[in-house]
Parts: sequence; C-alpha cells; structure tokens
Amino acid sequence: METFKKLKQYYWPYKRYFFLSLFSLFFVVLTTVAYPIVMQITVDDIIREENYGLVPVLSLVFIGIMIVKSISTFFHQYMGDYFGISTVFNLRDSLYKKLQSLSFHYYDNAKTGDLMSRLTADVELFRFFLSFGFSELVRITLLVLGSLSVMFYYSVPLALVTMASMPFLIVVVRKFDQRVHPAFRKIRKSFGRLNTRVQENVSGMNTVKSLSREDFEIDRFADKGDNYRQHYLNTATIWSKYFPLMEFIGNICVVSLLGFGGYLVMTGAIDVGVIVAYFTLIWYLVGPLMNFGFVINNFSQSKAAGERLLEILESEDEIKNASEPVNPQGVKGHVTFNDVTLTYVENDDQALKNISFDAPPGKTIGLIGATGSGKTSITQLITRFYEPEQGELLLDGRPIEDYSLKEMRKHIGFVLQEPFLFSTSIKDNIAYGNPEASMDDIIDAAKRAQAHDFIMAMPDGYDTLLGERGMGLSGGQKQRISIARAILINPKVLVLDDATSAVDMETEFKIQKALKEVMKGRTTFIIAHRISSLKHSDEILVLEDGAIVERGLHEQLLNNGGPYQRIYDIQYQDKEAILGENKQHA
Ligand SMILES: Nc1ncnc2c1ncn2[C@@H]1O[C@H](COP(=O)(O)OP(=O)(O)OP(=O)(O)O)[C@@H](O)[C@H]1O
Repeated sequence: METFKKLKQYYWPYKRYFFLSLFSLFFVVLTTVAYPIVMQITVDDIIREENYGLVPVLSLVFIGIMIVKSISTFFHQYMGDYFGISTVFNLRDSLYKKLQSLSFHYYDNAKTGDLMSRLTADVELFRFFLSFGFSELVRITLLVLGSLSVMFYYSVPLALVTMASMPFLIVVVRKFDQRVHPAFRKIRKSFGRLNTRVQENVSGMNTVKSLSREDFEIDRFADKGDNYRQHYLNTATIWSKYFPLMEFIGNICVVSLLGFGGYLVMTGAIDVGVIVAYFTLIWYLVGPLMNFGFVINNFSQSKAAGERLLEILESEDEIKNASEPVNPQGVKGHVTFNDVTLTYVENDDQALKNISFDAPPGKTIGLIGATGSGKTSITQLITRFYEPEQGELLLDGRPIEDYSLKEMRKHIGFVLQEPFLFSTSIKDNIAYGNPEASMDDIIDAAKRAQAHDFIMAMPDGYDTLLGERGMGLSGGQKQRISIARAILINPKVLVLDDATSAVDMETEFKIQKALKEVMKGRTTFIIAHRISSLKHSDEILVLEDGAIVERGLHEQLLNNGGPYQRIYDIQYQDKEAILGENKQHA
C-alpha cells in the first residue's frame, strides 16, 4: 500500500472519475443480480400462474433494467478508463521530466532497455490496475455478496448444498494461479530477451553484416523465438488442463442444484423459478472465483511496477542548481581549474588528480594522452555533467555551481567524435540547440561549417529527413552538421573531441577549416590523439593516469624529453615510414 500512497499525487487529482466509476459499478452489479430474479418471477408468477397479462409489464421492467445496466456499464468503463489514462499521462510526463534532470551518474548505471520498459510496460501495468483491476476487485466482491444474498434469501439449504463443491473450486483456482503466474513471468522474460535480440541486431546491423554473422544471428533469434514459443505452449497446457476442471466443478454445482433443487420443488419447499434463478446465480459465483487470481496477480504486478516507477521518480538529482542561481549572460569564457580531483565511483581510483590550469577567454587548450588518461573527464567537469570530488572550477572567476545549470550549459558547445543526430530534418538538427534561429542563420552556420554544399546536393536540401542516428550521412558530414550546430548556439567555450580522427585527408582539411571558423573568439578545448590536431594550442596539457605530467607550447614540449616528445616521435616516425614507402613505390 506504501507504493500506492507514494504515487497518490498522480491519481488523486482524478479521484472524481474513480468514484463516479465505482458509483456506476454499483448499478451494474445491482442490475446483474436483478436478472435471475426477473427470471424467477417470470417462471413462478407468470408462466406457472398463467398470468400472461403481466408479460408486457415484466418485459418493460426487464428492458428498463437492461437500459440502466447499459448506461451504468458505459459510465463505469469510461470513467474508470478516464481515471487510469489521465493518471498515466501525468505519471509518464513526470517520469520523462525526471529523466531529463537526472545526472550522467544515473545514466552510467541505467540500462536503456530497462528504462524503456519502465516508461512503457510498467506504466501500462499500473494503468491497467487503476482502470480495471481495482474496480474488478470491487465488482467481484459485490457480485459474490449480491448473489449469495439472493441465494440465501431464496433457500438456505439449497444455497448450502449448491455451494458444497465451491471449496474444491477455490483449491483448483489456487493451484492454477500458483502454476500460471510463474509461467507468465517466464513468457515476459523470454519476450524481453527476444526484444533485446531484435534491438541489438538492428542497432548493430553494420557489425553483423561486416563480419558476415547473419546466419549466426538468424540462429540466435530462432533460439530465442523457440524459447518464447515453448514458454507460451507450457502456459497453454496449464490453461487447457485447469479450465475444463474448473468448469467441471461449476457443473457439479449445477448437478447438485438439479438434484437437491428438484427434490425441494417436489416437496414444495421452493418454487421451480428459484432453480431457474440459481442456474444464473451459480455462474455469478464461479466466474468471479476463476477471475480472482488474475485480479490479485494484476494487483501485485502493478505494485511491483509502481515500485519500479518510484525508483526513477525518487532518484536524487545529484547535480543541483544553486538556491539563487546567477545568470551567466555576458560571460567571456574564462575557465579555471584549481587543484581539481574527480572520482566516478566511490572507493575507485581517481579519474583526475589535482588538475590546475587557466584558460583565458579566446585561448585554446590542447589535451593529449593515452586512452583513459582523463581528457574527456576534464571537459565533462566544465559542463557540470559530473561534480569534482575536491578543488575549484571557475567560469569568469566565479564557481560554476553559482550559475544556473541550464543557462551555463548553453554557453558551452560540443563537437563530438560521434555526434548524435536526431531522425528529423537537417535543418532541425542544426538548429537543435537554438530552435529560434532563422533560416538565414542556419544556412550561414552551415556555410561556415563547410556543410552547405553537400546539404544542397541532397534531394530536399535542408529539409532532407535523416534516419535514426543520422543514417544516410557519412561520418565527416555528420561532424560538419554538428559543427554548424555548435556555431549556431554561439558558445563562449567550445570542446572539440577528436573531431578529425576518423576522416580522410580531404574531409579533414574541410573540417579543420570549419573548426577554425567555429573557434574564433571562443575558449576552446581540443581533445586529440594526433599532435597535428592541437599543435597550435596556446597551452598543451599532457595527461597520464588522470594527472597532468607535462604542459606548455608545442615547441617547448618537443624538446622536453617527456611523453609529448615520445608521442611526437612515434607519430613522426610513422609519417616518415609512410613517406619512405611512397618514395620507394614511386
Ligand atoms: N562515467 C564513468 N564512470 C566511471 N568511470 C569512468 C567514467 N568515465 C570515465 N571513467 C574512467 O575515468 C578514466 C578517465 O576516462 P576519460 O574518458 O576521461 O579518458 P580519456 O582520456 O578521455 O580517454 P579516451 O581517449 O579513450 O576518450 C578512465 O579510467 C575511465 O575508465
């Protein structure tokens, strides 16, 4: 119940619809139970008494009851669904908002598939219980109580005898539930695995095809498909075994009714119409009992789903806005690190150790070092994607925590090695960080990013729709779109993450030209593996295991006898070797 209490703020605003639905349900049950009573009156007071003059009256009463039943069923269903759907709309919105505010730390540990299933399947399970499960529980209770009251009212002995086999039914239903729930859980798990296979296959289609693993993938999928089929068949077996058994027990009740009821009619203890009414009333008990397990299961599932949703909603936003955030408008982009240390995972090794540097506005800082040396970590601290463990990080001389998080991030642009493009038009992708930009601004940014020509060569120009993750564009083209995106937000600080590592010479030349354009007047951090990409920097920081081991200008570092010179020598020797080979071929 704790879970439902915690989620109250999402469904309580719609309580009116819930109570209206329950109110209508009361009439649904009342008219349902009235049906066998009408049958009894028809048999005993009209047919047996040959009171045929009452037929039109009773018919009208019956029609009246059915009209009330139809109207109340409509309201019961509509209001119930309205309640569930509105709650879930509210809930999904809050979950999505929460996901936007959660820190990178959260996403480091989260799994995409799991988050997706929480936002879809778990939310749906919760809705199903609110819309249907709870009122079904109430309906079952009311119907059983109502039917039992009518049965006992007609004849206590007949009610007792007819229900003598009900305990068996309860035992069978319990057994059925115990077997069918684990079987259902297995089906859902198996379906999850099947989905993961499809998702991974589609996402990794490049790898599959390039390594010619199609047959292997087909076999793997067939395996998962077969597993799913097997679980479904097992469940079908359980259903097919238990349902006839449940119906059989229901029919034993009918046999008892006919035997003992017939005897009571013969002795004159009851009228024959009572037996007719009992015929329907019995199934009003058997049906709900068979359903009861399903509803209880739905309740426990929705409780579990609610818990999974609460896990997201109650996660701490580790990186918070200052209580009185400063608007960074007018910042010049002066970045300072004072003795900064970063640890990603508690008790793990430090990813950054005592990092200090000063990047005055408009200057360029080059970051170089082996993989895992901490280059990206430095840039992720500038945007406050993570918080340092110790030390001070200043933007224009002020701690970055003082600034409004959202506004501050607008002043920092990223050009990543693998830029993420959305499956919308090229125009929208360029304007993603600045949706108010005019078409002229977009075209201007694209021209400066050397992207205008290839965009215009596309069939729909700037309106060309991109596939998922920018499918249909080459790596170099994606990068230039991302450079145009950065130009358009006009940031004061720019991070270029190995922007030219995976392109050919001609594209590199174009990208370098575009980068020069975007770097003008901005403090720039260049992360690179190749010395050629950062040798013009105003300061180069050489990183090793999270610490700065060397710093200075290219020319100074070249003759320092340190790691920078080693990197240079290796890259230079490679170049020499290639040039030498080329000469030989010539
Ligand atoms: N989100 C994270 N959670 C835990 N550890 C991390 C995380 N990101 C990076 N690390 C660790 O921090 C260290 C520095 O990583 P970082 O990505 O900054 O290196 P890098 O120099 O940018 O490497 P590369 O050149 O391969 O991009 C590595 O040991 C890495 O495993």
